[in-house]
Amino acid sequence: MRLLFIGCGNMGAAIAAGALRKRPATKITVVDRNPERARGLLPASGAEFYGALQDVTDETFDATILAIKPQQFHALPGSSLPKNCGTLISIMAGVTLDRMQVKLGTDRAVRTMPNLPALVARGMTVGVAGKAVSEADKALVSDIFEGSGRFEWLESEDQIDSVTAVAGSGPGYIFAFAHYITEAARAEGLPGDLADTLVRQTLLGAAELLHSDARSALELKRAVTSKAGTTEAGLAVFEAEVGLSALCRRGVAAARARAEELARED
Ligand SMILES: NC(=O)C1=CN([C@@H]2O[C@H](COP(=O)(O)OP(=O)(O)OC[C@H]3O[C@@H](n4cnc5c(N)ncnc54)[C@H](OP(=O)(O)O)[C@@H]3O)[C@@H](O)[C@H]2O)C=CC1
Ligand SMILES: O=C(O)[C@@H]1CCC=N1
Repeated sequence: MRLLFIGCGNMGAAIAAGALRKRPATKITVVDRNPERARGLLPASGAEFYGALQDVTDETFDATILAIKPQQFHALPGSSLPKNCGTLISIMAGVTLDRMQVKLGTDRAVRTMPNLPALVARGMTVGVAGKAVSEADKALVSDIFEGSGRFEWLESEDQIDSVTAVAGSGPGYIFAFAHYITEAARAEGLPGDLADTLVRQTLLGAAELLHSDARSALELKRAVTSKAGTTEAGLAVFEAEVGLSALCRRGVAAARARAEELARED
């Protein structure tokens, strides 16, 4: 498989590494404004790095992955893509299939939303296919993203902004939570290194349980929470009026609204 990455920062590099994991014979071509940074993020022997699209000599790819920021999409010259760029795959938040069609002139496009744990092959990606995407194209897209974690197709593009708000941005919420709990541990007087280890290992263990245990998150929460015990006392604060539940709803809704706004920005 031959893949062209336009933009190879945090996410582009993680997805390219995943594609290589799934199909080791994949030929990766990268165009990034900063090819040296891209090379550092994707130390794959055999990958080619360029600073501009016009320097790429190959004209035929099975897929082209747009891994630039949504705001950088406006400046991308639509006519600059190689002649046979294959299936277009966007990972950009808030850029609709319609906008890609208008700018790049093709319905052979897939809009996806991955997340940062793709870096450690624990990503969650969803995709929605444009009108001209074949079953073979879809199989290739699944393969690319399965190399960096799980992949699911969405029935409707309407859902992708909500998916972005939950799974695309989700790791950011978890990292913020980890940071604040670490600060709280330090405020209790625990040494910094120990606070850091306690939080990382607790999140890892909880994530592993969520992953491997058949119980729901709510059931697992109940398993930790002894009647009149310490967890109950802590949760009483987190879940107080306008607590964690309402904050989660408001945070996810704000992220979804921002994705909708990005879709309107031109
Ligand atoms: N980070 C995340 O957790 C997630 C991000 N996404 C989406 O992924 C996309 C990329 O994000 P991320 O990887 O974090 O961003 P990065 O900034 O790390 O990577 C983007 C790269 O593309 C380069 N670039 C910009 N314009 C061009 C161009 N015209 N030609 C070639 N290279 C270009 C940038 O160079 P320069 O820095 O010089 O501008 C940069 O190196 C975004 O659209 C985002 O919405 C989706 C899910 C999760
Ligand atoms: O914050 C963002 O806009 C991107 C999309 C999802 C995660 N990062």
